[in-house]
Amino acid sequence: MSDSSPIRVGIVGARGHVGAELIRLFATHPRFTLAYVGSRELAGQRVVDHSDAYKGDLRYTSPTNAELPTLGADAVVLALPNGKAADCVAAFDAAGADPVIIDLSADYRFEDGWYYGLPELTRDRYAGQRRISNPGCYATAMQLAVAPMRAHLDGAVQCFGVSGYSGAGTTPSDKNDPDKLRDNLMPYALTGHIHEREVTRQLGHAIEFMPHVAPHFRGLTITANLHLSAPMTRDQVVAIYRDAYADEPLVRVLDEAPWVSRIAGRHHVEIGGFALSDDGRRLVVVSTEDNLLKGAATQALQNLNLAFGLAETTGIPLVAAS
Ligand SMILES: NC(=O)C1=CN([C@@H]2O[C@H](COP(=O)(O)OP(=O)(O)OC[C@H]3O[C@@H](n4cnc5c(N)ncnc54)[C@H](OP(=O)(O)O)[C@@H]3O)[C@@H](O)[C@H]2O)C=CC1
Ligand SMILES: CC(=O)N[C@@H](CCC(=O)OP(=O)(O)O)C(=O)O
Repeated sequence: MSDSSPIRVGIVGARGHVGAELIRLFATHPRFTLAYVGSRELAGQRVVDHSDAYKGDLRYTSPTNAELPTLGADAVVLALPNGKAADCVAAFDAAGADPVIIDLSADYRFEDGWYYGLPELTRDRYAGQRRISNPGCYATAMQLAVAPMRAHLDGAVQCFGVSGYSGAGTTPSDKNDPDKLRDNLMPYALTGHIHEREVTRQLGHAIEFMPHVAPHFRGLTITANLHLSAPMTRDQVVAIYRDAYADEPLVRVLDEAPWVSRIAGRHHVEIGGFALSDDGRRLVVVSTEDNLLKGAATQALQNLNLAFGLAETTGIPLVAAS
């Protein structure tokens, strides 16, 4: 493949909130080009009628799993609900096809054979794997908020999470019903959320996670409560975060606590606040991200860029820090 040849990508689950963001990113990417976009509900319809970013002639199709390997994509992004990826993966295995597969769901995040792609924390472990599991949206914000302090923790970290309702996907439920969310904050899965296990496993440190969903559409906030093994000053803490993320274009360390209203539509994570108790033994850190972007589609693109030897932020529109 020459340096400028197109890399063909297929999206399975392209009608969803994440699928729509993936189409937008691939539409303007210098190397990736859409080979197919799969949706049962939109099959036959033109992508241009659903995406203001896409300019070509492609229409949504609804291939069976068995047909997927015959469509000839170099990479396949699975943006399906949880529990649906395995049948697609099995179809590629059965056909002896080995495209790069990125799964956005929770299905392979605990599989040792798959690379867990949270680039800022795991890219050193990338060694050409062709099966990549994309982290959960809350799990991304929690890990980036806690990881720099891993060596200084004493006991479990508590994370209070609030997500916009796009996090709950398009299948109707209380968690994406604007009427039930109006003037409301809806707690759910207060113990044992899958992202609690995901972060605990990845950080090798206990995390206690309490998620909520709110009336806004996109963007999530994590407020993390960290007990420290020895007293620290705020300056020490801020220096640790600034040092950890100094070379990371998709992580911005702020002095103040970030607001979710400022992160919607942006591709990076913001981390700030850094409030210390009077005894210097308890630290509260706040992180925000757009759940559909750094929490899903943008991170998938970072992982795809890495897998194809491109600069990790290729095709990711970064806005300068204000
Ligand atoms: N939303 C978010 O903030 C985040 C989501 N994720 C994960 O990304 C994945 C996609 O999320 P999201 O876009 O929000 O989900 P949506 O519910 O918005 O979209 C799901 C997609 O899958 C297709 N689909 C639904 N049911 C089935 C089925 N039974 N078989 C085959 N296709 C099906 C739908 O298209 P059609 O019915 O037309 O075929 C649609 O394109 C999920 O696994 C989610 O957990 C990860 C991080 C953040
Ligand atoms: C508000 C809301 O419902 N959010 C989803 C998380 C979205 C996400 O990252 O989901 P996966 O781990 O399934 O990929 C949830 O809590 O299940």
